[in-house]
Amino acid sequence: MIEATGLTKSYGSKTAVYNLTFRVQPGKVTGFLGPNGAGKSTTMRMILGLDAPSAGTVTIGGYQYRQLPNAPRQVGALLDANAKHGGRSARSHLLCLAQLSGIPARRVDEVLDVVGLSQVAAKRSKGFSLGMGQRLGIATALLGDPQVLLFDEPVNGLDPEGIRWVRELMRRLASEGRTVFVSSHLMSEMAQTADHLIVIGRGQLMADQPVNDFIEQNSTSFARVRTPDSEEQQREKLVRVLAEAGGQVQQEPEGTLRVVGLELPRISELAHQADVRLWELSPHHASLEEAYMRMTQGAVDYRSTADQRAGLQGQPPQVAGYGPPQAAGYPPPQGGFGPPPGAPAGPVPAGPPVAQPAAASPAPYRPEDAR
Ligand SMILES: Nc1ncnc2c1ncn2[C@@H]1O[C@H](COP(=O)(O)OP(=O)(O)OP(=O)(O)O)[C@@H](O)[C@H]1O
Repeated sequence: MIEATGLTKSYGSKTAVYNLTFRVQPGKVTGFLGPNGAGKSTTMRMILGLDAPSAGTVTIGGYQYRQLPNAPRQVGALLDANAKHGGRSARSHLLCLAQLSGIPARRVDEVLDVVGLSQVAAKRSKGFSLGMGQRLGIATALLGDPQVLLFDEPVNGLDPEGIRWVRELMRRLASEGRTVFVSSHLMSEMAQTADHLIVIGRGQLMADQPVNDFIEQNSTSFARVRTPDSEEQQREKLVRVLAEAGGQVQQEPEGTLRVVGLELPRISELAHQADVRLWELSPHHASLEEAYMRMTQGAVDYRSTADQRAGLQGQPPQVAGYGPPQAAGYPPPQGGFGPPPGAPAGPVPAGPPVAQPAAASPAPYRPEDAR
């Protein structure tokens, strides 16, 4: 089990991670989600002893990483698939790491097999595609047959077949009773892979709950309503009527209305009473990705803006009675949070616990490449 308590990391005046407390349980895939810059990699680096916390602690099986006896056999990690010695073959790369950690050489061929790189094991890794590099990184993490595994964005650059393979591998590792902690910024991917989710935004905890609970709490239903395109007054009349009846109405960019809080038959009845003709009245579910975006929208560091001159407007106009539904219980953090005044920045120890392999070519990986 991984256990973080009050985990905080500052780089000068920048607080990357603030007061994180969570547990990652064995036997489950735990998804670690957050927008770009949320602090996922920083947290993983602290778990692996690569960065020292400014405050708080994080342990694996009760030990800080650097105190773990024979750490490479207990913890495996894929942090950066680009850190590699490209002149070495996949097999020599893994053999070097195995020798450093006292892992028998036969384990190298086992993991090459698991990740589907046996046929290219003698090739220099600098000729590998992005996907092959990711597979080599995963092989590195598996080398010590560890009980605890951390993967930072493991599906980066993988094609759909590769993504499915990673998903199945994660699930299998968890079913063997291992602790599997996987970061991603894609909700849709995590919804299919993880049992449990830890969501952070701007370094702060926003959700820590089973995936099913997240889905249940965040899958809101809504109705899509369309009135004849040329009859704007009719649409405005309907918006008023629906809002008066307690509906939350949002005008969508394509001219349809998105209505929350009123059943379809009620909307139909209200439209009929107001003498408004409908072209469309259909039921919909907000996707999990939308719920996640809503939850983290106040915690996004890097946001594109609309080009006003090109007429590219970001947000649809809001109309009467509308308020976007909030994700239950997890309001996004406000800007300007910070650590306790005077919190010291800790020293940063050098040297990774497990050397990371890498990828080179941006060409997409195909399974045939490995044959
Ligand atoms: N060594 C560092 N020095 C200064 N700031 C840093 C350092 N490492 C990370 N940061 C900052 O801390 C914040 C969190 O970064 P981190 O890489 O942990 O986020 P992330 O969630 O992994 O993002 P991404 O999904 O883009 O990889 C970012 O604002 C980043 O710029």
